[in-house]
Amino acid sequence: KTEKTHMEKVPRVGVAVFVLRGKTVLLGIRRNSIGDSTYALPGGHLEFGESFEECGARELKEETGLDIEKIEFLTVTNKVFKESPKPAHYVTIFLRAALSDPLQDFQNLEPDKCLGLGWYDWDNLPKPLFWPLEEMVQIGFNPFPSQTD
Ligand SMILES: CC(C)CCOP(=O)(O)OP(=O)(O)O
Ligand SMILES: [Mg+2]
Ligand SMILES: [Mg+2]
Ligand SMILES: [Mg+2]
Repeated sequence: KTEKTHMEKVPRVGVAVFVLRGKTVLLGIRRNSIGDSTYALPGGHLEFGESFEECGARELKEETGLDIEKIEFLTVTNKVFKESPKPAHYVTIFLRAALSDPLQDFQNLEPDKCLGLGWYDWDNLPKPLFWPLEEMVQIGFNPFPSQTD
């Protein structure tokens, strides 16, 4: 009886961070990983024992050097993305972060994973967007604080 060995496919948890400046949002062009050459929010995989907020702050610091003073939960999605080279199942936590210094500039600290960062008008986003962000845009998600926030 031949043992059927197969890669165990498990859902993974990603944390994506909205950093807003006026009506613009910070996006980077992903490279060499899932979603290659697409525009994505900074963020990454939840590591063992981390809170959502700790992960968001860590990934933002690692990838952009930005320091944040406040980070809050916005929403979560759970989706199997079939279109990626191999199907990926991600629970994605979306957070919103306020910069300690609103004028602090980002640095692209992981040029091997990100072609470049930039501020993009939410009402005129570049394409193609990384699939978790694309899905949020398609359902009309609004990441900006409402007056009551
Ligand atoms: C796919 C995504 C929702 C979660 C993983 O993000 P990522 O590839 O940016 O991960 P890292 O920043 O941790 O390398
Ligand atoms: Mg990262
Ligand atoms: Mg990342
Ligand atoms: Mg990571």
